[in-house]
Amino acid sequence: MPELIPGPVEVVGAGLIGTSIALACRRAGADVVLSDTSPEHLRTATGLGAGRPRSEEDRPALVVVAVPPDHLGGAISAALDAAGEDTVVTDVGSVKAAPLAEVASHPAASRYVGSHPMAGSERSGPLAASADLFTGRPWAICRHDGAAATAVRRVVALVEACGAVPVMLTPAEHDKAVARTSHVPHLLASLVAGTLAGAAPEHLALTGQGVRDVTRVAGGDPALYSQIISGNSDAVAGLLREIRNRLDLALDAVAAGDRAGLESLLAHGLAGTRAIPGKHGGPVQPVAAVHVAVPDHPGELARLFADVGASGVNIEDVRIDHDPGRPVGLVELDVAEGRSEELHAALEAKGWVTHR
Ligand SMILES: NC(=O)C1=CN([C@@H]2O[C@H](COP(=O)(O)OP(=O)(O)OC[C@H]3O[C@@H](n4cnc5c(N)ncnc54)[C@H](O)[C@@H]3O)[C@@H](O)[C@H]2O)C=CC1
Ligand SMILES: O=C(O)C(=O)Cc1ccc(O)cc1
Repeated sequence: MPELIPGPVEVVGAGLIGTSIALACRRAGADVVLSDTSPEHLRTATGLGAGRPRSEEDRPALVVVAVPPDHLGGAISAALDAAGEDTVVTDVGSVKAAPLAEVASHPAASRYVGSHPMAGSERSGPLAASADLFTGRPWAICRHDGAAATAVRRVVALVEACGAVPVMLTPAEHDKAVARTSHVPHLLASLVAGTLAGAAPEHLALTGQGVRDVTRVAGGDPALYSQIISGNSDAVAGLLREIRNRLDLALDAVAAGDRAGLESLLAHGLAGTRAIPGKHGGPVQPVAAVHVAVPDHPGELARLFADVGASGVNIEDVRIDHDPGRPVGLVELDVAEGRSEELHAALEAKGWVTHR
């Protein structure tokens, strides 16, 4: 563990994020202690090797609060109350201004620095945790004006111990950013997914990868996301108003058969997809898709990946779709644009059926 964390790390809330942080800190060599209002989650996280239950005698150097958003302010205050003079407290909640407002007047607020790892999943609880969850991912650190420099350095050390990349932002900037990159996309994914609930099975039989891509995050826990979105209501409402205006334009364009209007809305969306940073935060690399039919048998995917590896072409991304009528998967491999023909040829030579 980095010297900047001179003692045990306590994780309050041993769910998906808390247990993942605990596992990553254990792997980095830290002594980790855990607390949770759910005895079952505490038992599970301990059983996974994430740490030991916190005892009265423990004096953590760093407390990481990883509880649901509505409970962040109370849990951060309780950690500051219980903390020794040298203890630093951070939280990993998805919104940053609201918990800060709750603890800003605490006498020990200089030892609190909020943070937010930009990694997670649709699943909750310790069984979904992984020590690798944060590897290479951005992790916002949101210092407030009164935060001590030593406290900020200790939170940076936590982020680095978890293999993530620290990104410094004010709490207000952070909340505006995540409204755009996380909270509004989640809400819109849920609205689209809602149109599928109760739809006719013969319509749902035509489900392809596109609708899966657009709706994936809507599989998250509604109780958690309702807390997250209402904790960032100003920034989310502002963006929703912008989208409502575009939705009105889209409705008018569709109803009037206004091709040019529709094309302009779709072009604006295309520009948005190009604004998303590429892998590892770099510019987006142009990719081409190579589609491969893969029999639905054990070991076939491993064989395909081994053949791609032997061809020397790097896989930038991968998606798997299923043929509804046959026991065959359709694997879409994204590779650098200039290498797709080479991969087609290499795979066909090994007997794979590929499509352009
Ligand atoms: N789920 C995700 O993908 C991400 C979530 N976050 C944030 O991390 C925090 C935790 O989220 P998850 O790990 O997904 O939730 P989770 O539901 O998996 O875990 C939350 C844990 O906190 C415990 N808990 C609840 N109230 C408590 C209290 N007062 N004291 C101690 N323990 C308490 C629960 O028993 C549970 O084990 C949330 O604030 C969320 O906004 C941040 C990044 C990603
Ligand atoms: O599942 C995904 O793609 C995510 O983006 C996960 C996520 C969920 C909530 C957060 O506050 C941060 C990250």
